[in-house]
Amino acid sequence: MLGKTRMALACPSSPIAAAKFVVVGGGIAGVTCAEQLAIHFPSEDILLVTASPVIKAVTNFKQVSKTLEEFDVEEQPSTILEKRFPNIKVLESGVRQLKTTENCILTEDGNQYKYEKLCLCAGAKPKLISEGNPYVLGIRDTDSAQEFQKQLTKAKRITIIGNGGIALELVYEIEGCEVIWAIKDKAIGNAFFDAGAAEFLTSELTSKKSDVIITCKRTRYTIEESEKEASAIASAGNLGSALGPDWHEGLNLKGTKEFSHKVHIETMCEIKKIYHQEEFKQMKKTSLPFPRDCQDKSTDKDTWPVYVELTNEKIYGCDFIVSATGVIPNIKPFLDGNNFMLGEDGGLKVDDHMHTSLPNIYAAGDICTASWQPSPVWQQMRLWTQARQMGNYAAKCMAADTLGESIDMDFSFELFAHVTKFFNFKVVLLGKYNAQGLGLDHELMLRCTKGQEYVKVVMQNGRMMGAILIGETNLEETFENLILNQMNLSAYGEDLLDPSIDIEDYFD
Ligand SMILES: Cc1cc2nc3c(=O)[nH]c(=O)nc-3n(C[C@H](O)[C@H](O)[C@H](O)COP(=O)(O)OP(=O)(O)OC[C@H]3O[C@@H](n4cnc5c(N)ncnc54)[C@H](O)[C@@H]3O)c2cc1C
Ligand SMILES: NC(=O)C1=CN([C@@H]2O[C@H](COP(=O)(O)OP(=O)(O)OC[C@H]3O[C@@H](n4cnc5c(N)ncnc54)[C@H](O)[C@@H]3O)[C@@H](O)[C@H]2O)C=CC1
Repeated sequence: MLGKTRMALACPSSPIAAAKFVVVGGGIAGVTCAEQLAIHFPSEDILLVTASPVIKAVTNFKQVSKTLEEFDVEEQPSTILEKRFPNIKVLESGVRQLKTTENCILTEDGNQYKYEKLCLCAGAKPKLISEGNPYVLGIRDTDSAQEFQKQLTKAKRITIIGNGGIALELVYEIEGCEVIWAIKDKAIGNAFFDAGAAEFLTSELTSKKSDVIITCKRTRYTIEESEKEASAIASAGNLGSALGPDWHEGLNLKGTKEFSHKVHIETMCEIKKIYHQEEFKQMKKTSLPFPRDCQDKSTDKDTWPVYVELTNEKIYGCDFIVSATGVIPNIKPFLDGNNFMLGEDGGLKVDDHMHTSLPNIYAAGDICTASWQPSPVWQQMRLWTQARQMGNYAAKCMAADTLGESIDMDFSFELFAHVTKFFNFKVVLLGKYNAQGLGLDHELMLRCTKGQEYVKVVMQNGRMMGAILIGETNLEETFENLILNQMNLSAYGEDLLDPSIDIEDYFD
């Protein structure tokens, strides 16, 4: 319960507490927003309401270049946040209703809290191909990751559906278990790169996993031993915070067998039907074994708990299915009676001040859909870095609105910049790295050394619009500057990617 009650407005039933600022969600967006508000308004109570008992804290934040950032992420008990910011009160309870007409939220524990300004940061949920099917798992928080690991230890074969971040990480990390990977596209990793980069990385799947751990500029995820237990109890029915970089490092992703990778990719197909074992037996259909080669037409002799029929008519049996098919913003608890404007992806639309369509309500992170006119080289992706940037900027906007000040768009929205790691390669994505929205009016320049690096730049009218850098290229800062300053590079032609030219010196 809050220590102070500042507002005299009446809500229908008691008990009612109030805070000038209320933030919903203990993920990166919510925690960053609450921290910023606490700094701006040290004498005000900031109420952080979250469904999970642990919160996500950004630590060791470092701005490595103008837009690329590096930080660690720690799951911490909420008391640590309250100790660091005595004016933040964390309430562990889910919000079950938002009454915008009365400026108050109702929580699962039956209390009501009034706000002057509210920021919704309740994240997103996995968009599963089949809801309520016990053989279809999604991965979002610590609980779901642990459930996945538990199932994997008993598995001989699994099917992964989806072609984005989670699928890419899983197919590389899983050992001792056959993986049938079904993707809608021609090439792997469509959410992050093009067919060329996919080909570069696919060869890594077939080669033995390297034991060498490369250091790279990317965020690191840690979870304290003591907190692992807390988070395991955490989300009995409740949604925990999304996992992030290196989430699989503490988990032993090993099946029942003694081999490294065994991944078979089925391209350009989706799931047509899922059959449970009994149903499948009655259908008198046959399934395929794990393909030894593409000519393999034999029939699987094994019996499986579940079978997937793909749209290319192939049927495979497996122990379970991972649906890594994206996320849907977690807006449901806030919709009843409220006419929010929603984006096509189902998020709460926010303007260039992170303000939703309803008065005094802001949103940040995975829950929101950026609906401002973006910089030509920025796009929203539901990522850890953007959750932090949005949470931070939302707090500044809330502060500016409260004080009647104006505020410029944060610089982090000038250029899309993401550093991550796939198949043990450092991957940097800048701007319109996949020529998103540029139509046919663009050129690509490539440089590739198999097993070492893949560099692609996207050019439009002589200007650099985006880049994909895989491996230790050391080009990110120079390319970041070239995209930001939109210098006309026509005169340099292919020299831009000439490995014998020190490009950094060139543009100094
Ligand atoms: C497996 C996995 C790997 C990932 N890897 C990366 C990566 O390598 N790099 C990267 O940049 N991003 C990665 N992401 C994405 C990244 O984790 C998310 O984009 C980011 O964490 C979103 O932060 P958020 O604060 O918006 O939401 P969340 O972290 O989902 O936090 C939402 C919070 O709201 C709370 N909540 C939900 N409903 C309610 C309610 N009704 N009332 C109160 N509280 C509520 C939850 O308990 C939680 O605390 C990954 C995601 C997953 C699932
Ligand atoms: N290293 C990183 O940066 C990582 C980021 N993430 C983030 O976590 C979130 C969740 O990850 P993902 O679930 O992998 O989402 P994603 O958005 O990265 O990818 C979803 C994939 O599923 C496919 N898909 C959607 N519906 C489908 C269907 N019905 N059948 C078959 N395929 C379908 C899409 O084409 C896409 O390839 C995303 O926001 C992602 O960006 C996740 C892991 C790693």
